[in-house]
Amino acid sequence: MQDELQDKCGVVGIHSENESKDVSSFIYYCLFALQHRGQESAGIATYNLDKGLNYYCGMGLISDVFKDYEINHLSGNVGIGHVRYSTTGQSKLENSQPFVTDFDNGFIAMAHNGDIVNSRELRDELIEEGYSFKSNTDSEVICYLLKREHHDNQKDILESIEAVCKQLVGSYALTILINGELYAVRDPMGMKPLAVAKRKDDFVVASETVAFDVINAKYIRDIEPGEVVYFENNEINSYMLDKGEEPYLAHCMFEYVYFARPDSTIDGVNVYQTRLNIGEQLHKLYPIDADVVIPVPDSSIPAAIGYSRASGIPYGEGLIKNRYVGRTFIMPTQEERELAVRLKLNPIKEAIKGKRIILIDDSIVRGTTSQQLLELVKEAEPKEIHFLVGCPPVISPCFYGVAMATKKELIAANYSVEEIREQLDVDSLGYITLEALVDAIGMPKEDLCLGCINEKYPTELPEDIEAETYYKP
Ligand SMILES: O=P(O)(O)OC[C@H]1O[C@H](OP(=O)(O)OP(=O)(O)O)[C@H](O)[C@@H]1O
Ligand SMILES: NC(=O)CC[C@H](N)C(=O)O
Ligand code: SF4
Ligand SMILES: [Mg+2]
Repeated sequence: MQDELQDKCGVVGIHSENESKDVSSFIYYCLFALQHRGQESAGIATYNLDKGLNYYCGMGLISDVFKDYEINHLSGNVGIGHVRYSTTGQSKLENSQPFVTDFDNGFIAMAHNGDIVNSRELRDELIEEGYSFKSNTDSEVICYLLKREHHDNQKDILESIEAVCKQLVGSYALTILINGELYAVRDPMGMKPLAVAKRKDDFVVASETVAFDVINAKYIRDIEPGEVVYFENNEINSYMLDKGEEPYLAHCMFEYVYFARPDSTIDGVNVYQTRLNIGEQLHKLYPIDADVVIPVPDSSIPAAIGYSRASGIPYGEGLIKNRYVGRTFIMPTQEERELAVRLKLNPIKEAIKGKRIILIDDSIVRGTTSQQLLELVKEAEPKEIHFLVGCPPVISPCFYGVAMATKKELIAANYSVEEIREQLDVDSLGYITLEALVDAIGMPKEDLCLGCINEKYPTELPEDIEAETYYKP
């Protein structure tokens, strides 16, 4: 197990009623649209009546892993896909997904977005019972739990899924392929997004609605928290998991702040609109007199537009992003993240020199981006820098889990806002408040997970996860 937990992958599943159709290229395009959710490895598994399981996985971007040859060899009318950003288990081929193993005289393939916080104890239990693990991911644990319920405890697939979900603590959006049948499962708190769409004879399940747009599939609905969806007779079939006595929701606020693409809509809330609202809220909180509002591209562009519209201060591009560099936040090592910021962002000196700028970023997590970035911006000699942030101070790790690292590494867990302002050496620094963020998202506060900003986590956390992995002051 690695020291840090990280997370957020993209999952896809396609079921075509047309048995002679191959869905692999459609899965590929959907994964392409979800590349922002994971850049470390990618994989696709499909099922074909004659050939059974077809499967291919590799390290890197979807375009590096799959060429025509691989796609053409993945035949079948049902399949799943995954782009990975490692959370539990290192970034290596053995841990890439979909995870595949034998099941019920056939196979099971699973793509998982999320983090199972009690996976270590479940894994130990399974090892004691004789299961041997190929990877060290939490996703493999889910596969073997399903096997145990189905084989050993003689439950049917839906009952097995239900029994497994009862044992899982954490977050999971799953697409599962079992001997040619596609199941999609969303955890009972709805932490991770998952939605379903239709395209001609095909049902499509994906982490974000942008994946539907790219193949021209029509969004039908979000999969409900605690729902299993499967496809028979050209229909969406639904099975609601027993959620216990007091079900509650915990949609991850960070999807809206940073993670999801702005052109996605999650649980009825459009991400772009939320980010515009964040900009507007920042203006309410910090009505600064300045010459230009500049975003840190890409994810804070809508917030900067929102601030500019609310204030009347012109929006301007002051930083150019090299589009061939991926997301720095989700790169696996600190060294890579630091180098990548300079490689990725470059100031337009003429747009900044002598100006009073409001610089907006969606979040400060470790502080890597802001520290490197402000050095760059200062080289362009602005008159004043006012730095505004669209996420409240991140003071505690995510266990569900966005790769927020340990408490030691979270800048706001260790320094006050004034100390961070001094370190960044800016004229002012303002974070959005929790209340203003909740307003911007527009959902009831009780329906959101805000754990990393208020330390109120929606689940119990096993003792060892905190003691071993996370620093507690
Ligand atoms: O404080 P840090 O640990 O550096 O993390 C915060 C930064 O990481 C993200 O950007 P990223 O470069 O990942 O992606 P983006 O291009 O989509 O904004 C986010 O938008 C912040 O800029
Ligand atoms: N980012 C994710 O959701 C990753 C899923 C899983 N926990 C893994 O590490 O492979
Ligand atoms: S702790 Fe933060 S990043 Fe993690 S699921 Fe909750 S809101 Fe999202
Ligand atoms: Mg950024």
